[in-house]
Amino acid sequence: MTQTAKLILEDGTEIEGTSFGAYTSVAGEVVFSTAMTGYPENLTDPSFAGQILVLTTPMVGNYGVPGEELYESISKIFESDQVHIAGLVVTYYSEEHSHWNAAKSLGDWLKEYNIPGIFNVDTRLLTKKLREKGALLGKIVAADDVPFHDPNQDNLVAQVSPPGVRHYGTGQHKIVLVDCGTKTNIIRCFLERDVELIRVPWDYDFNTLDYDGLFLSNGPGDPKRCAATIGHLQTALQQDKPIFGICLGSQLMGLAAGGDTFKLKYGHRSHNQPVRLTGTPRCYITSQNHGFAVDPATLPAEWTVLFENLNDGTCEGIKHQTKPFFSTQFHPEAAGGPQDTEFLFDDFLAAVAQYKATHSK
Ligand SMILES: NC(=O)CC[C@H](N)C(=O)O
Repeated sequence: MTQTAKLILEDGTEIEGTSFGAYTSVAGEVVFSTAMTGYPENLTDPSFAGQILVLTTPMVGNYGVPGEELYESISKIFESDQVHIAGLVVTYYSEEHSHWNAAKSLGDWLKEYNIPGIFNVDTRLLTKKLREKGALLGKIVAADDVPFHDPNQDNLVAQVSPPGVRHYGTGQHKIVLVDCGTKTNIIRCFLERDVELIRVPWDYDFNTLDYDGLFLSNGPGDPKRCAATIGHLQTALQQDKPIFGICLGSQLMGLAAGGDTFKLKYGHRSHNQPVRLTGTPRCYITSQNHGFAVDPATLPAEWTVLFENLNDGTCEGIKHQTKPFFSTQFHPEAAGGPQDTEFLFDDFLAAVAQYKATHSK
């Protein structure tokens, strides 16, 4: 049986569509992604918490959703252990699916997590509106109405960061991963590289641990809500051990360094964002999912821009001038998207090896 649902935006726009997934109402921030594939990865990326995701690619669901497989006690397939988006908006939803590893339909998967989807919505027209007006608050309304809610007012990182300290791998470099909502491919990228990983919650004081390198993960919401992480990071920045941050992690490094972050008009969410490595003409095509960015004009003199977005000129990563601290606003771990910048994990571990060689205990 098909049921109608409505997408309602804070500017008064109302679009009627067809419900799929859970028949329930939800409010969030409406953002769009132009990625053409990768919904199993995107929907489980904790950075999407609180967001109603609009996909511009016209047909969604036709390759289904894979079954779960574990590797070192983490998912081999998904970017976390649950769907994190608040809701999904697509043009054409295909309940029928065909793929060698499909185990269920996208609609059934959303139902498992009680997340609503809506289709028969012109998502390209909707995206034009979001590009003009900026990301808007919105809601998917099934039977009952719900009030608008701005998820960026919440501490979403505290909601998605798992409690407890976990250890993975037996490699020679001891890396602390501060989990603000990490994508599992970051863990996989480290475990492929001779690392012992200590995964700690977002507010854990990692300065009490013995480690060789520090990593700050991606995560949802406004980075300024992560005061505890920023405080701990400020202590780490006084030392010389290598630090690498991705996306939210990059924003936290900018804030801890004394810089500022701001909200982009509608963010960058896609698999083909061009970034230029500072000081070179070299462009990399990157996977991105962020709504905030570091304002480079506010960074102290010892920090510089490492990558710049070639679409809008915004900061795509920062670097300390003398210490081994660097970050990317984009996702070198991909999942989904191009893997062209995965070498940055090697660069970080080379910095760790060099630090250890020059600071032998
Ligand atoms: N993927 C991320 O880490 C996103 C960071 C932050 N929540 C933003 O939207 O900018």
